[in-house]
Amino acid sequence: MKRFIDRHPFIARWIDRPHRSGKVLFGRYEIIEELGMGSYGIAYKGRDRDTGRLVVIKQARRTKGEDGRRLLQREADVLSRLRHPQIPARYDTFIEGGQPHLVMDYIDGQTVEDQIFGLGITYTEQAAFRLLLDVLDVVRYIHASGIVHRDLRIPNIIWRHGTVAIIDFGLACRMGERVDLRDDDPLEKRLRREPHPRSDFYALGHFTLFLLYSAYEPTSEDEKSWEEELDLSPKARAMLRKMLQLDAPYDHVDELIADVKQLLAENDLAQTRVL
Ligand SMILES: Nc1ncnc2c1ncn2[C@@H]1O[C@H](COP(=O)(O)OP(=O)(O)OP(=O)(O)O)[C@@H](O)[C@H]1O
Repeated sequence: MKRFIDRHPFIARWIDRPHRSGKVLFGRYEIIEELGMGSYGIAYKGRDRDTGRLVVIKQARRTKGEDGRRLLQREADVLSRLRHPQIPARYDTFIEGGQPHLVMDYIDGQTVEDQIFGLGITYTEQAAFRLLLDVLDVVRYIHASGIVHRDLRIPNIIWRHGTVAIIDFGLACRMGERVDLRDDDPLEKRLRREPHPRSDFYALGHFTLFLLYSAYEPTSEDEKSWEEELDLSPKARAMLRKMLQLDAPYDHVDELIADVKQLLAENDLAQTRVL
């Protein structure tokens, strides 16, 4: 059953006591605005007064107790193992008001979620798989560092100056790490949280379906599967089925990258034939 404060967000917010704009934390980090309250942390856009840099400051939520502090620490640990221009760099951690805070690079851009739902941008099959390839390039680095992200969703992929960046490493873990998953957890949760690259491919299968559905115009009210509704090439359908583990899944990011490249080349060729 949900805890009392989880059922009463106003009370939770009062206990969490988010910082106000203009407050300076740790004698250095000025809060500009709150970006959002996540499941375990509150994220703010801020400015590092020492360097002038824009940063994101994440504060563990008081209402989440030890879990909030543990997850913030986990995100800090994962970020410190990763150094990549398309992943926020970890700058600092500190305690303020008894709560741990994490400071990282502010990725100034637009999430894919904002693009689709806010700006109404649509993706053809080719555009969707091109974006997937860009994301996989960063995922390859994450996996090579022994990390699985486990939360690759449209709000966590940001477009910045024509390249993508991946944020929100709060659920990331080391490959093969013992994780808090039980056999009686729902299948969807087990597929998304497995400490294996497969779980990232599974999430990216859903990510790609989101992109493809952005251009979908329903023709009837009947409930159909994505395979019936979307007009996809046989290769795209076969790849999505492997990502979603409906068929034998991909085991390594390079296998998936090779397939995406082949699909893009085939589609380009088919397009030139038509012209
Ligand atoms: N490094 C970053 N650069 C720019 N914006 C960020 C960054 N990290 C987080 N954000 C933004 O801050 C907001 C809150 O993010 P956060 O990851 O704390 O929680 P969430 O994704 O909303 O929820 P949850 O933690 O439950 O997944 C989101 O709008 C996200 O886009």
